[in-house]
Amino acid sequence: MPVIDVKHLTKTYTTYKRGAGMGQTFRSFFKREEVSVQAVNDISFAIEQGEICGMLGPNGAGKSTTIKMLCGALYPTSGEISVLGYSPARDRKRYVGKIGAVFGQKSQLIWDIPPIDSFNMNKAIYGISTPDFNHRLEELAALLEISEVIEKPTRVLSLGERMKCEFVMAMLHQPDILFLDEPTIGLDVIAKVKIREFIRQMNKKLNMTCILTTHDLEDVEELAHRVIVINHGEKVFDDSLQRLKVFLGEKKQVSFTFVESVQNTPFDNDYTKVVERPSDFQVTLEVDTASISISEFIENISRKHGFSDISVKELPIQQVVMNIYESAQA
Ligand SMILES: Nc1ncnc2c1ncn2[C@@H]1O[C@H](COP(=O)(O)OP(=O)(O)OP(=O)(O)O)[C@@H](O)[C@H]1O
Repeated sequence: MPVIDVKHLTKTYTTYKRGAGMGQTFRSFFKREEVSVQAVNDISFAIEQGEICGMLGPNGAGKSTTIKMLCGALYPTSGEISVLGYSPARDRKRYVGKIGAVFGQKSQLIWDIPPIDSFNMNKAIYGISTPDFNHRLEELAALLEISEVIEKPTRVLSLGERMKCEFVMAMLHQPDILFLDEPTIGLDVIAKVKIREFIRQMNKKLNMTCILTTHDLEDVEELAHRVIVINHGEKVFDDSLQRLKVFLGEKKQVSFTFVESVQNTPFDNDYTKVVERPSDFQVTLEVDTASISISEFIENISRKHGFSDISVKELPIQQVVMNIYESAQA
């Protein structure tokens, strides 16, 4: 039986247009124009215990709205959600002890006090026994390498340190399900690697189910067994990571900053396409890695042009969504 079962989930937000300027704002006090936003439109899926499911989609696709409904923070407009047999928004009091959540854009730690005090607050809220609390805290802090950090005020922590503490906060009561909304946003490569490793370990050790929304395809590649892609509130893909890779294609985007102007240099050929030229010295190229390895490609370029900076990225998620649409129409 799935631990998460979502059927025909829909969320429509209703807001009111205020208009621009004093006049329209004043008028809006008397006559408000209603605006509806269909954020989630008839989404269904089921997730088994122990799965890590990545949820991808461009900005405004409806990922956070879906996660908020799964956490019980928002009531759906229609449709059904069952998580561990609970209806998240209706059974919120009994349900919250079963789940943990980490939101990359919203802290659960109290800003002016050290994380250890916030952890103790969760100890009281969730009724965690002192031996369990001490043992879990020691283990989690050691895994994330933050034992030194948890006694400093939260406001002085680096983003990476704070995010690691957010994970401890979410894990101390050992939830069955962990909801992660962009947990690696803004983090450097080292912190991302550490946090991904932590999620993998928790998933393995506790058979914990995870739902993860992200813009970072690397998060999904490193963690997810299964991927759901949402666009304009609708589910456009729900399959394994292997199947998603077909749509990712064997392509990468490589951006160079050259030491001399390449304004008139043509880079297009059978396996390279110019994506953009932000300046005379900079160019972003799409490289078909089925035809040439990235290292060979970089070597070829460096033989002709000196460069001072380079970055290699996956295709942006918008491109992946486009590839999914194109294949559906083919
Ligand atoms: N409280 C709200 N009131 C009105 N509209 C909202 C509200 N929250 C979200 N929306 C709208 O719903 C749509 C989906 O937003 P949501 O935050 O779920 O997308 P997302 O996929 O998480 O986007 P992002 O990747 O940019 O965080 C957007 O059009 C957004 O403007």
